[in-house]
Amino acid sequence: MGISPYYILLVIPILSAFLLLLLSLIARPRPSRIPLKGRHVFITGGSSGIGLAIAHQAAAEGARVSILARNPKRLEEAREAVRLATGVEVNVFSADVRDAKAVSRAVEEAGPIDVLVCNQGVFMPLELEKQELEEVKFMVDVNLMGTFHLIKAALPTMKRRTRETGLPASIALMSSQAGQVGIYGYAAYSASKFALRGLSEALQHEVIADNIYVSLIFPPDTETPGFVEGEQERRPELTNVIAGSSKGMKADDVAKASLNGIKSGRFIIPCNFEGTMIAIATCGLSPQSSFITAFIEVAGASFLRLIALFFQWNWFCTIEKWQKTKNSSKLKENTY
Ligand SMILES: NC(=O)C1=CN([C@@H]2O[C@H](COP(=O)(O)OP(=O)(O)OC[C@H]3O[C@@H](n4cnc5c(N)ncnc54)[C@H](OP(=O)(O)O)[C@@H]3O)[C@@H](O)[C@H]2O)C=CC1
Ligand SMILES: CCCCCCCCCCCCCCCC(=O)[C@@H](N)CO
Repeated sequence: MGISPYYILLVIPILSAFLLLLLSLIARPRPSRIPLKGRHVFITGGSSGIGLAIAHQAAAEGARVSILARNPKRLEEAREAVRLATGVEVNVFSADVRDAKAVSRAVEEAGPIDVLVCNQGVFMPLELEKQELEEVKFMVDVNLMGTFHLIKAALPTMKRRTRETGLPASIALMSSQAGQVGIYGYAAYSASKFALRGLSEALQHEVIADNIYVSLIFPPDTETPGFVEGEQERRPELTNVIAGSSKGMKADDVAKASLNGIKSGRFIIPCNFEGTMIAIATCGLSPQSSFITAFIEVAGASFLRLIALFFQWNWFCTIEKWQKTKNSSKLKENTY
């Protein structure tokens, strides 16, 4: 007497149900809701692009908003723009995140923070061999050290505030898809953004007992002043081609995905479809509060590894072709 082969069809749903149940018990940190209304949201790089879009949306949701950047004129323009759109008066702070003292002065003046968004960032794509060490250091100083300065300055009062209010708080760091996968032209930038992941994972362990949730945001190419006016022209052609594997976004949409993720206390926040795929392929040992996403990671990781290998195959072929045409044009130059 054999078992009917139809029983096999039951095995998959039963195992899935067990796995879902198990993951719902073990997923950590536990899911949370982080309200924005009436709370203090402090956004660095809030005078332009993604940061400004986050400032607009946080203000529209009834938050008290502070923004920090270097250029006072752009800060004033941002304040005016948010006032016109939402009626909310944003507090502005002019400081360079590389200056730890200036950062802690601004944070102190701004008052206790509920949601800290470390979004400031600089990007100067170039092959490492051609890139001056000054530029490498500049990116690491602004993107990584600046973030350390901000967290160190804000954390003590953030902790006190969560104790007093009983409400969860958030520290969100703006990484990039170039902080999940290293690609041509981004050696220094990627290093500065990958580093934020180590920082966030360790920090989440350290602050969970204080009811603080850490979020790490991974946008693709985004239409912002920094990208359109600064980066696009100087980017090596190969960087353009490879980064084109992930569809570009508008700053408003990145801001919306970021705030939604922050409000649900998500650790990893992807922004577009490709971003969601990359997040599953690179989930590693990161915290995961959503048991459904954890389920998708467990079920999808090996398949996405395969897809990722196809992407790498395609990128290496593109690089190889590119080098060949470059070499043959050099050869021609030499013969004539
Ligand atoms: N645009 C894109 O394609 C993507 C961007 N990102 C990341 O998103 C973040 C925002 O990028 P985006 O909106 O494009 O950038 P923008 O260049 O448009 O804006 C950058 C903001 O950061 C501020 N800033 C830069 N350097 C410093 C500093 N040393 N101290 C204080 N503030 C500083 C700028 O103001 P000021 O110059 O006046 O100081 C400005 O407000 C960055 O971290 C970037 O790496 C991630 C993925 C894609
Ligand atoms: C498993 C499936 C994989 C799917 C696709 C992988 C695509 C990777 C593309 C990487 C794009 C990097 C953009 C950097 C944006 C940025 O930070 C700059 N604009 C500077 O601001």
